[in-house]
Amino acid sequence: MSTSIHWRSFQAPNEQQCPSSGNVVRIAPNDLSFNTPEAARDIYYHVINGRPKLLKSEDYKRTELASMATVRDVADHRRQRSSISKAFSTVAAREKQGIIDTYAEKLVHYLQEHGCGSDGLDVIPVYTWLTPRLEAEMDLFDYLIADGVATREELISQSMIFLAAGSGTVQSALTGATFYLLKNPQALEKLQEEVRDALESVDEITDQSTSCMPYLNAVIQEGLRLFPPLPSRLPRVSPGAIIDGHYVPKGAVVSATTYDMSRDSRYWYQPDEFWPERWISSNDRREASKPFSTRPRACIGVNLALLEMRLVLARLVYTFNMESVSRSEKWDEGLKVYFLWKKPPLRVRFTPIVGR
Ligand code: HEM
Repeated sequence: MSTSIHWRSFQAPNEQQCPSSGNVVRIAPNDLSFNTPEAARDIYYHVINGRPKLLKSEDYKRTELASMATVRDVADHRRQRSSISKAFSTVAAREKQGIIDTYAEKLVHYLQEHGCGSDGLDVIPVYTWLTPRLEAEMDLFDYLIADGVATREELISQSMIFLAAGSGTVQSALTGATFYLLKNPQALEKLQEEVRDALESVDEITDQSTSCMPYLNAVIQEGLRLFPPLPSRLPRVSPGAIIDGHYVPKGAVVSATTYDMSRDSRYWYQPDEFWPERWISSNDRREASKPFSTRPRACIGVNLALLEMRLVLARLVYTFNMESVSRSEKWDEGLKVYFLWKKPPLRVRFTPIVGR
């Protein structure tokens, strides 16, 4: 039976509430939740010629903001996405490194002053301070204006969606990675070893140097697997389509929730354990973790998000010894989901390493 997550709680629905047929659970009269990578491909990857397209559901209309993330029409989405895609290429993300460095440095100064007391500090407001600044400084307007087709309203709503889509998600990803590292001191030690052995000084923390750190990248992937920043369902409407071998009639709402697949023992060895090594060498089915979803509506900010995470985590690990304080190891027991995570405080002590 699938463990499709419910709004507002971590409880798996029981068989009576949600009749299941193995890989699919009916979570509302007209709403099916799948939990296989095959279903995720059939639902989200609709770029193969001749396959019917599954559009975003009416749920996306609830927001006032008509933007690239909420638009349902395929041609309109393609037009909006192509006008901004250059701003999110790997090369463009790399150009943002200076901005990320500036704010990461400010973050470190703050933690040096306020993070080393016996109670440490709650990292959530700190990461909440950081991430909107990273997104707000990006010159996305320049790309949209240069393209010349965006209306004034579109410019405003696109900018707001980039801020909203980028900041809360990266904040959650950093919080999740911090929590799992503290809960797993061996993994933290291994990461410290990798980062500190590779670098002579903080100035060497770059896109290039951190891309070549396998354990850092594995920690990020493993954090995103266990704590995907968008854990809820991403609903689509069936046009009358076969999904993982099941015919789903026209009009039914379908989704494949990454949280369910990321915790499924059919795809992962000890799925609830934080084990970054699985991303370096293992028999796990890694395509069962899709924190950024799948083309054509996959996250446009993936390169930028991963760069931000690498630069910030490497700097924290290089500069500080980190310890969990005041029962933070049970932090995940207080989590709730309202589309995004509602997170309890996560207190961490940051002890600066002399000379860094
Ligand atoms: C760890 C960080 C992030 C995660 C896990 C994440 C995850 C996702 C996911 C799962 C989607 C698909 C949503 C859906 O189907 O409704 C998405 C879409 C999107 N994301 Fe992200 N995101 C992250 C960071 C960012 C950043 C940094 C930006 C921009 C600054 C961004 C901008 C967007 C936009 C504009 C879309 C809509 C794309 C489209 O429909 O074509 N995201 N993201």
